[in-house]
Amino acid sequence: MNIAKHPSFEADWDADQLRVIEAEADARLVVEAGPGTGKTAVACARLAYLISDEDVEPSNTWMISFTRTAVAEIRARLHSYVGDASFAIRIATIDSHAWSIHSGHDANARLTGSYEENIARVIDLLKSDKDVADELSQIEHVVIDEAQDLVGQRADLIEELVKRLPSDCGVTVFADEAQAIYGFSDDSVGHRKGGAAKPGKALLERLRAESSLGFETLILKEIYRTSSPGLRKIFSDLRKDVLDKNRHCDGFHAETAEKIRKFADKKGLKWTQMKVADFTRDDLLLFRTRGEVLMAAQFCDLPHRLRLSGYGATLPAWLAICFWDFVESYLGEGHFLDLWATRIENKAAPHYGPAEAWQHLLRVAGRRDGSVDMQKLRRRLGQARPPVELTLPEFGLQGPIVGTIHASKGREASNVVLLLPNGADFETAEDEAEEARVLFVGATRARTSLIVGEGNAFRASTLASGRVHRSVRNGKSTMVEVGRDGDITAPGLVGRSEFRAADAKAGQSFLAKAADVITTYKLEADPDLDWRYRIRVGDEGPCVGVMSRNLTFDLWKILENRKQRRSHKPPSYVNHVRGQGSATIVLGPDDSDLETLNEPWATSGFVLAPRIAAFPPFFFFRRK
Ligand SMILES: Nc1ncnc2c1ncn2[C@@H]1O[C@H](COP(=O)(O)OP(=O)(O)OP(=O)(O)O)[C@@H](O)[C@H]1O
Repeated sequence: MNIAKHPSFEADWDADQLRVIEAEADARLVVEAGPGTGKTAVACARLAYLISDEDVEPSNTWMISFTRTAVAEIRARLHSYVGDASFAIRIATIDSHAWSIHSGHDANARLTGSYEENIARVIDLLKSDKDVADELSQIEHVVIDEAQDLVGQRADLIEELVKRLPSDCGVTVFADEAQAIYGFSDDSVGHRKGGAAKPGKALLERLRAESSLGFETLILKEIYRTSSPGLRKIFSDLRKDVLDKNRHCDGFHAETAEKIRKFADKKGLKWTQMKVADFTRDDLLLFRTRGEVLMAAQFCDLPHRLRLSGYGATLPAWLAICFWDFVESYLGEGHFLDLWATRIENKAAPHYGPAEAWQHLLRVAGRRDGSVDMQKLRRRLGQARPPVELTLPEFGLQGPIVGTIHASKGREASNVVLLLPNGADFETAEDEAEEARVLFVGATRARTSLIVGEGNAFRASTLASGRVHRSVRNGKSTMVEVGRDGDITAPGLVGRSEFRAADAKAGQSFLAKAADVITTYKLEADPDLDWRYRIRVGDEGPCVGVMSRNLTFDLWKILENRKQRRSHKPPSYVNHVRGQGSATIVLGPDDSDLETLNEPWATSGFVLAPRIAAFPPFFFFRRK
């Protein structure tokens, strides 16, 4: 097959791209290129070429990317290139690759250690474990996307991996150093992750320095993302400035912001004057911090999607709507199609139909006889990282995407509205240069137009749990993030301590009806449940769940930080908690929470949950 002519490859690859795609299977390449030059597209085509033309076994190839959403997109693209062979390619984030090495070769592997401990253990296994060495000896090709972000322990891990690969195993690494934004989190501007020290040598530097690893550097020059003249100036001229260390002095961040304003299609917009209703599903509204995204989403009552770390892939509602009362061990196709026809069709239907849904189920938990093993399905879907083909890439319903620059790395949209942070203090020129690169990443997501607005200067705080909060109205109320991972769990939805079976059923029926619409909930503290908050539909409607203790714990933490733990209390009710449809929570057959649930959920393991990501005001009140 000639890759350049293959009908399912959407692009006419240029000569630089083809040099990468069709390089020898054992080549070790670092491909450096700016935004929109096709790095991710070429990364996928490279694997497709190796599989189709060089007889590389799909299961012996690894694709390492940075985020779960990028992984989902890459899988979809590879599927369009090589069909079902794409399911055999090991496409995952670095952390999931690390975890599969850890759990596959260490009998004592548990997810309990700190992140650092787990990675350190994987590095040890790479160095000394014979079984791991056997596994690595099978690998024929590794592709790494977004490699500019690999520093610290992740870089140690990849460096060790590359050193342990067989000498005839090819490696293709894609990177743009102008987009390196590893050090800062999206909590606040100029804030180094967890106060982290300097990141040390980045992976790229290490690969270049170690000549025995045999890497050659190739470059992609042509920009494909956009033909807009202003945007192309940002993609190329601004990139040169961002890469030029001599320019990284005091004021470089402001200078970068000014250049982006100059070349944008429109500027001067204030986000407080914007209505999300003015935008369509092709639009991406980008903010620098999580707090700003939560504020924008809280005040938007139209459907939108959220792109924010911590609100990743959810399982679609159709799973629980079909299987909440399914207690058999195996599911046949006919039965599934009946369930779909009676329960889904026009309600909570995903973008695919029943035939494709069935194929997904078979792929995840199919049996030889053509049925689906429900225990296996639950085990796979109940994992912290369920299979991407059954998860939803965005959190929310439809409409524009509201997100942080960090969570939008590697992605593109027709129209981007970039809300620039207005000023920040930086400790070092290096910190300032990194913040400038964050702006550069944000400005280069646009295909057609870039509108630049001014972000809000407000300060939000982040608790140790990651929950964002912000004092408003001169401290009279506090906006607190609600809906984080762990806020809503299966016992809080259908648990016996929380609900009688009939009430749980009423709540679940409501969530099935509201699976694809926006619902505004009210939280009500329940003294019989240790003041955990019940999630109610208005004043009269059913109770659809109870928030976990995590929220109440964090509310007390906020009071403690303000030295008000003795004088104040969390409120007894909270309004304006918006839910964007429903999602499914799955419990694996061995999950200890099952025994706390009402039937039939205790047996089925499929539960509906409101998809909440809100930033409502909490009025802490003074104790009498
Ligand atoms: N040869 C080509 N012809 C036409 N379109 C192309 C070609 N190569 C890439 N593209 C398209 O250009 C866009 C940008 O590609 P891609 O997202 O892979 O760039 P990237 O280098 O990974 O960008 P970033 O660094 O910003 O993540 C995509 O829509 C892709 O399909």
